[in-house]
Amino acid sequence: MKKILLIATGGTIASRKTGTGLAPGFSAEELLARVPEVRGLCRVEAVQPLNLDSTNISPGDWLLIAEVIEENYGRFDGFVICHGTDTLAYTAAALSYLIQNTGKPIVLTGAQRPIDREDTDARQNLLDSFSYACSGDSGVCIVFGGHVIAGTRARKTRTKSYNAFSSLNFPDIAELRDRRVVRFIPYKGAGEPVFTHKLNTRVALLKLIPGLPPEMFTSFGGLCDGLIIESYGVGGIPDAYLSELESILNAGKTVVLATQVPQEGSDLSVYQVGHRLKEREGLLEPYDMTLEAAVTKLMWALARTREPGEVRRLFYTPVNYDLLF
Ligand SMILES: NC(=O)C[C@H](N)C(=O)O
Repeated sequence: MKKILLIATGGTIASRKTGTGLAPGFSAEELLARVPEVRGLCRVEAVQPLNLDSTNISPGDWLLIAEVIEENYGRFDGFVICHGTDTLAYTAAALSYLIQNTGKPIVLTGAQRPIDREDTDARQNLLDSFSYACSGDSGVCIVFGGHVIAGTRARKTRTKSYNAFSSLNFPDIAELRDRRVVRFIPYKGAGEPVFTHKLNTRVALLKLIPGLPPEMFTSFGGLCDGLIIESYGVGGIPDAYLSELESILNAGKTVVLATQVPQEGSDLSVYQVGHRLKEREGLLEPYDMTLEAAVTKLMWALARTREPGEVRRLFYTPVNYDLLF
């Protein structure tokens, strides 16, 4: 039997009703007690490094989860992480960069309703996650609502429904049908895992709106080492911010010119508003990467280097299916 480690971090799945709304309350052992079928699938141990609503999860917590996996990597065949859904896509993307080349499944899951509710999706998601974790090699992924989504491709697209997550610009890796895994994307294989222990958190995401005052653009850019701009369509910068953008780049910061459109990604070469920036040192575009992946990949890359050529190389090296362009 495979040996799987359950890492509980909080979220709705582990929440109880309080007088002031839902808050994490169930322990990892209490979660497992509500899905006794798991013990028929694998040998399982549980740890609980955190117990947070995922609104409160931060990059330090991603590093902590990665550390728990690194410490236990040799002793287990796979990992199931219970996590709130609100920032689950960020955690899955971050873990994809922090733990690369893993052949052991690192599965993130959660629920839209607490595990003690009769109408909960938590039990099904947990059972699916353990079934997937026992089914063979895999990288970091999300198992939710029967879908298996690459850790770099997920977006929470529904706030209430059980099928809360979508895979953006990439097919689901697999599906679970009656706990049977139907794989669509064969796993590429892996060697020795590579763990990273640092992230540069001076990364920010600025969503453009028509008429945003240029000084807001400048002050935002001035505060970070890496600025991701959610622009429009296939990407471009309004004329009104060109000199502000130059100052930000001249200060040695990395700028990623992304798009607010969720599907199909950026292509700066199409319009003059983007083309004029395409070859500018320090300026990158995410192509078909998700914003969650672009944010966490930039944190990972800028923690390793600030040299523009090397940041570019790291950012454009595909990891866990994040980039196809
Ligand atoms: N469904 C959920 O898990 C939402 C919750 N607020 C969380 O992200 O922790």
